[in-house]
Amino acid sequence: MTSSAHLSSPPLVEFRNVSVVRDGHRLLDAVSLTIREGEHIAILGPNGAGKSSLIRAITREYYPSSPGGDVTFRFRGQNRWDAFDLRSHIGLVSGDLQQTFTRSISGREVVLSGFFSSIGLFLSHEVTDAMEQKTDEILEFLEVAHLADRPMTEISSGEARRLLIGRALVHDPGTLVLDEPTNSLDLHALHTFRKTLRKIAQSGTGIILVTHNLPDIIPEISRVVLMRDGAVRMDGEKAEVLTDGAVGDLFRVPVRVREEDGYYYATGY
Ligand SMILES: Nc1ncnc2c1ncn2[C@@H]1O[C@H](COP(=O)(O)OP(=O)(O)OP(=O)(O)O)[C@@H](O)[C@H]1O
Repeated sequence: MTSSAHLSSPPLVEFRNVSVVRDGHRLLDAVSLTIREGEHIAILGPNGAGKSSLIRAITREYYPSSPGGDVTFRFRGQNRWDAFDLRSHIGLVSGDLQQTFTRSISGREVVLSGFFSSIGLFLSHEVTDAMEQKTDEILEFLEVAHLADRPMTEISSGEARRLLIGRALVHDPGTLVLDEPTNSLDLHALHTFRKTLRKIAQSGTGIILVTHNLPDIIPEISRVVLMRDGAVRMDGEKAEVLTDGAVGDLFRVPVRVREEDGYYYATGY
């Protein structure tokens, strides 16, 4: 899709005044947020800010507590969407997902299982030549072909994370959603992960990155949304949002924010 088509098609996500209440807790508080198809955006906030809840609202696991009235809750211009719509437009990678891969599934099966939205393959799954070919292409693109036969239980967190990205890419989603993708990665794994993510962003796939780490925000991401207490506190151009004052207020700690080679770092806390 060309960038002009992106501008004329409805937004990927259009939320206005979306609140989510679960077990008496207000997880999202009148959130208004529009995300265009193919956009690269970071949702930054402290622990408990409501970032994962926002993703769960997008994936329709959570639903607004009082829909209707002045509440807008749309995905690609639709008020209703299902798992099938989601799957073809959004690829999701989260720590929750990684934890479900506890069996000894090979790297290739991890990616292939994306076609069936399953955790590994089962006898009932009919794997076609086209699926095999797509899986080869993805393993190659993500530079993880050497992991194809390695069991998921015997590889590092960073390697597993890249295979899960592969799993999320099988349907060629327009957007990849990553929830805290760098948790538990060491410096080398972080370096490789960033490289992979930049390659995906540059290939035209939109990135919605949820994080509490500033250096996770790859240079391709130009828009940053700050969240705290279930609400959007700031939303704008990265350089205007990632300031000492705004980041300090967000995390309630004095910080100095500096930029280096397109990455942002908070120091002095
Ligand atoms: N099902 C639930 N019922 C009640 N409270 C919940 C539920 N899910 C989350 N919460 C609470 O809602 C708040 C927001 O949680 P959420 O997981 O969305 O935050 P987060 O920004 O993703 O945090 P983190 O960075 O720690 O993962 C937290 O205080 C959490 O304890």
